[in-house]
Amino acid sequence: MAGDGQGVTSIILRTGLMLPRRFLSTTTTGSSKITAATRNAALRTMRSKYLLAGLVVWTGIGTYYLFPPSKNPYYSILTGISSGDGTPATLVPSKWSPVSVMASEETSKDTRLLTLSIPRHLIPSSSSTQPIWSIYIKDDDIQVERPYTPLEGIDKDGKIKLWVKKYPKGEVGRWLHSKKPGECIEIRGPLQTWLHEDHYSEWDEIIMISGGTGITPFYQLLHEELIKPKLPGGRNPALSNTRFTLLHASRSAEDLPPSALLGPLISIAQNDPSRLRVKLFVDEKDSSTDAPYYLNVGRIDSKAVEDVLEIKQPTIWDRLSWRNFDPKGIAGEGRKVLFLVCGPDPMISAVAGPRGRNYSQGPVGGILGQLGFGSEQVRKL
Ligand SMILES: Cc1cc2nc3c(=O)[nH]c(=O)nc-3n(C[C@H](O)[C@H](O)[C@H](O)COP(=O)(O)OP(=O)(O)OC[C@H]3O[C@@H](n4cnc5c(N)ncnc54)[C@H](O)[C@@H]3O)c2cc1C
Repeated sequence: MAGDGQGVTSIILRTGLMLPRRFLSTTTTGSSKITAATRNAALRTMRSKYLLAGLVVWTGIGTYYLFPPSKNPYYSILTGISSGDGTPATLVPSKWSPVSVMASEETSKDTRLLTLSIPRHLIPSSSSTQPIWSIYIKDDDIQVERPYTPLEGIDKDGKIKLWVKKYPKGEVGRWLHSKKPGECIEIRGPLQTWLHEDHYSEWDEIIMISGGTGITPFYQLLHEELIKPKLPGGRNPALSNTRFTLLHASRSAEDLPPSALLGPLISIAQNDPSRLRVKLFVDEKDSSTDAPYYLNVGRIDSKAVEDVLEIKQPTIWDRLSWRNFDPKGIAGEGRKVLFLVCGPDPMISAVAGPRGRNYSQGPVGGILGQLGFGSEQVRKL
């Protein structure tokens, strides 16, 4: 018995299980004695503790397999990553995230409207997608990336729309045009194209001059400010009173942005010219197509800019009595005017002077330079 008792005691010591003091009796001889009753009670307790420990271990293993970290709704909140493989919790500029192509619609011989779908858990916060922002898309075949502009931001379901042009020898544009619905591509972002310190509400007038797919950043801004508030469930009307003017040029009527983009802009311009003016230019008018009446034929020149600035041309009388003549138009009425220019490099050079080294702004030249506008009022996107 004593041996048994010692055996139990040694098991208790080896396993580290602690028995309550009442299970250990002491005798008058001073040596430890364990009665049959107390030994049975100790064994029962030990068995139930083993059972409990086993239950805890198996529950843990079961939980891991049923709810792995990537499926645990709190995992990304706790760790900042969405799964055990280190995928970021939301879309971030520093990592590539997989998205799927939902639709690809031809809008002209070298442009397409693409719809991408971002998994819901990757949708970034609205504070990181203030206009104007872009994403990088990676051509997986040759590992080259290019920036593109989500036209309407990201909707609540994670949809992104892009208007993408392919160039005959261009890389990423051609690759994107070849992508079919259901295929997967990789993107990273959001990246700020136009910095927040220039927030548009601080300007009375913003005049946007674009060529080709250079309209995409301006469409994003106009969508956020003028179109989105009017959509069902849209936020309250715009906080700013900024008036926007869009001067857009395409090579021909066929190359103009699709009606999905131009339609809403023209409708707002017609209904509320105090918020938006739109002027479209084509190099030449194709007589075979039904070109809209508001199309101007020719390049965006200094006359076109002077017109929207409402700069007065001096009359003969003004010239004779030049002291009375104030040519400055809206810019001379104490209104803050900002120019944003986006398009092919030759167009940026003609309108605002060439960019500087390494995509820096460079000094303002071209039409805007001749009209006397400086770098504080001109941004080349
Ligand atoms: C912030 C930002 C947002 C943008 N958003 C959009 C957008 O929404 N939609 C859009 O369509 N574009 C957008 N762009 C432009 C886009 O990023 C790409 O620059 C454009 O699509 C061309 O890339 P690519 O790889 O197709 O062509 P690239 O390979 O870069 O080629 C560009 C030009 O070089 C010519 N070229 C290429 N290889 C040769 C060669 N071997 N010999 C001679 N010529 C050659 C091409 O013909 C073409 O004219 C954006 C750019 C920026 C900076």
